[in-house]
Amino acid sequence: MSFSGWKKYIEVGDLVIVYMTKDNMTPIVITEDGDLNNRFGMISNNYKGFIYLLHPTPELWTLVLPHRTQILYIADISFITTYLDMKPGARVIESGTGSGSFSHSIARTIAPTGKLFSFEYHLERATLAKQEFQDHGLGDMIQLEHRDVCKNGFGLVDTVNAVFLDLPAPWEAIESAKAAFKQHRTGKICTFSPCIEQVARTVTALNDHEFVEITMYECLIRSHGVIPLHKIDFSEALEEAKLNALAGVTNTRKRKLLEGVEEETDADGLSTAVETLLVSKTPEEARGHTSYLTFATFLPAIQESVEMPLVTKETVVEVIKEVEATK
Ligand SMILES: C[S@@+](CC[C@H](N)C(=O)[O-])C[C@H]1O[C@@H](n2cnc3c(N)ncnc32)[C@H](O)[C@@H]1O
Repeated sequence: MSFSGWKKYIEVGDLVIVYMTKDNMTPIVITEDGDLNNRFGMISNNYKGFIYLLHPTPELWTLVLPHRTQILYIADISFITTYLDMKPGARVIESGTGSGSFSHSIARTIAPTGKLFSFEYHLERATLAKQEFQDHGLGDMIQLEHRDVCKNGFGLVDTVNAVFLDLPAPWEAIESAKAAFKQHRTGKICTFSPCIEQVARTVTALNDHEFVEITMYECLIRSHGVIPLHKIDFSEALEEAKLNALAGVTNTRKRKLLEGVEEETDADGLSTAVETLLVSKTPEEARGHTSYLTFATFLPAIQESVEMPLVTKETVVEVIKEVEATK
């Protein structure tokens, strides 16, 4: 079972994601006689409770992978993938590889004919990531190089459609990124930096290298809970508020309780006497800042205009005469 394809049955050697709860998942490789223990003891076929064995996907891998660095999560991953115009067949650069969280998603997006050139200057991380890509069936699609891209560039010319930089000093890699783009096509670049000072230096470098449409975004997650509300019009609400005030309570349910009025409710405990309306509520504040995403577009250089012969009415008449004469 690998990231590059689907199969129906789990076999020995397959990577599966063991799902116990939403917050408790773990990756395992199936062996002939392996055991799986969790906090309830050994998992066996004793019919007491159950777990799911899930096919690995980039989304699940991001949630369970061994962290060797900070990683990209799905909100940023999906945003960057879309804004970099990644699609099947695209050729993409990413650096650094880190824990390979984003790499797995990129590989799926550009499959089956695309190529990801991934660069990592930390030898151990590069070695582990390379092995992981191989084990996950992505070895052919991801070309990982152990290289300092800020010092030595990417070593690629006229090759890629998109570049993603998750580096402490992305501005040092902009010049080499520019050369790596397919020179006759429009390309997209994105840098991922936690500090606004890094953004400022990157923007300067992008400007200096004639990138256009430089735009910065920040991805914040806010969960929306859907809750049912009683639908009442304004005059009714006013009347209810007056009655509640007279009874010295703040809500109608309490007043009806005091008055001994039995309220008919549905399965959700809502009054069936009034219409309900589904509304969205944001119980939490937006989750904290991860990084700023700076995007820019690479434009191909304008081609030198080719000298075209001037076509006049006289030359057209001449050509017609020549064609007539050859008949
Ligand atoms: C935050 S991690 C990348 C995480 C990755 N995007 C993911 O989703 O798993 C940044 C990585 O960049 C690498 N790095 C930093 N400077 C580099 C450079 N000049 N050349 C190549 N890799 C570099 C670091 O070793 C680190 O592994």
